[in-house]
Amino acid sequence: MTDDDLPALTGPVEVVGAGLIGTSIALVCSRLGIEVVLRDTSEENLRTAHGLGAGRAAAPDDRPQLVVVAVPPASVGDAIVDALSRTGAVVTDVGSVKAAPFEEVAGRVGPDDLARYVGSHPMAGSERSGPLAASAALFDGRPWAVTPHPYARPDAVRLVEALVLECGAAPLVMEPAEHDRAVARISHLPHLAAVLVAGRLAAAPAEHLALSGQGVRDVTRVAASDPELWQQILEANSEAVLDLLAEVRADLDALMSAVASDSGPDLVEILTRGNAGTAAIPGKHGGPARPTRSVFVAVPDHPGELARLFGDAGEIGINIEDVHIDHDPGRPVGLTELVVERGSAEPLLAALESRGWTTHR
Ligand SMILES: NC(=O)C1=CN([C@@H]2O[C@H](COP(=O)(O)OP(=O)(O)OC[C@H]3O[C@@H](n4cnc5c(N)ncnc54)[C@H](O)[C@@H]3O)[C@@H](O)[C@H]2O)C=CC1
Ligand SMILES: O=C(O)C(=O)Cc1ccc(O)cc1
Repeated sequence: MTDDDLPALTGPVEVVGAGLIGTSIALVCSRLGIEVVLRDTSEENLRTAHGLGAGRAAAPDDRPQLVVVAVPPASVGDAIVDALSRTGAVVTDVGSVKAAPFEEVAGRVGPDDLARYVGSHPMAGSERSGPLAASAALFDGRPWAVTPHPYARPDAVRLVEALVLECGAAPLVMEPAEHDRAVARISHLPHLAAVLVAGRLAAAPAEHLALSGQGVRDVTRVAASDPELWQQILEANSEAVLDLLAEVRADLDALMSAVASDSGPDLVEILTRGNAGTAAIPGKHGGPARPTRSVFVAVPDHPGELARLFGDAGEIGINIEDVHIDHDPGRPVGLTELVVERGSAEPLLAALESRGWTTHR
């Protein structure tokens, strides 16, 4: 299908739940000139989202073209049913699990209303919650699952795809149950692994934690997320998550045996499977993963220094794929990791050094 076949998203768009995801979608639509109306049980979040330019509070006589339900998972079913009965709009939700809300809605509304509902799920977010964490750039280049059920109206599916494209994301159409098995593996299990590792840090001695580098931060970032949100996500997808946890339990037993018996080949096999897993993750924009290398540069902790580094990389003609900054606890310097295509690393290092930057090889 080409973009030309998609119905135009003309609005108004109603966003129910003006938190991280809802406000981010509202910001995108508002900036495109689409009228956005907001609903939230929290007056404060509504005010904050309005203050950020995300839209105005909904009024009883609003007639939205599309309702986006972005409330916590346990409230998603109720909010979809409410939106279908209040409006004649196409209704989507952005909840992290898709089969349970569909089944709930299918059991509570008639066929004409059900046909207007199409679930979806942006694979973008953050460990932070609430409208202040929102960004119109959140979905740029990210996958966004669209999960039509067999009774969904094709024009409703296309309108949800149009929203995804307007948000700068890539729509991936899949069945709700397949989606739930996929996110158990690529989102819910990684989240739990991060939580288990981070849980070992909470009571660790300060002198151990002082050695923390980028590795432990990479592995544990998402463990800072809202526990209530994740309790609801995991409960809604418990079957698929439990299947994977059982596999991981067996892996953990094998790992412990390999470590305990000093069995080098067994340990190498387990570690090599990890290499294969990271290589299997698609690259940016869904393409194949391209080999990258990290270039480390010491950046003085002064205003404008990062901009100067990025400017120099741009002048050298090298695209930065990713960036991390680690702060030197003893000095006013940030160790900046620039992730670039593998072949660009040496030319970048040489050119930065010739411009006076201190690099770490
Ligand atoms: N946090 C993330 O990174 C991602 C979250 N999601 C899904 O998006 C949904 C929203 O998550 P976040 O934006 O992170 O949460 P959030 O906590 O930032 O926002 C939720 C908002 O919904 C409001 N709310 C709660 N119950 C409501 C109700 N019954 N009616 C109206 N408003 C209500 C809250 O006051 C809050 O403003 C969840 O279903 C989550 O599974 C999807 C992708 C990523
Ligand atoms: O912060 C991150 O990297 C995330 O992966 C956030 C996230 C949380 C929940 C989702 O359903 C989807 C994405």
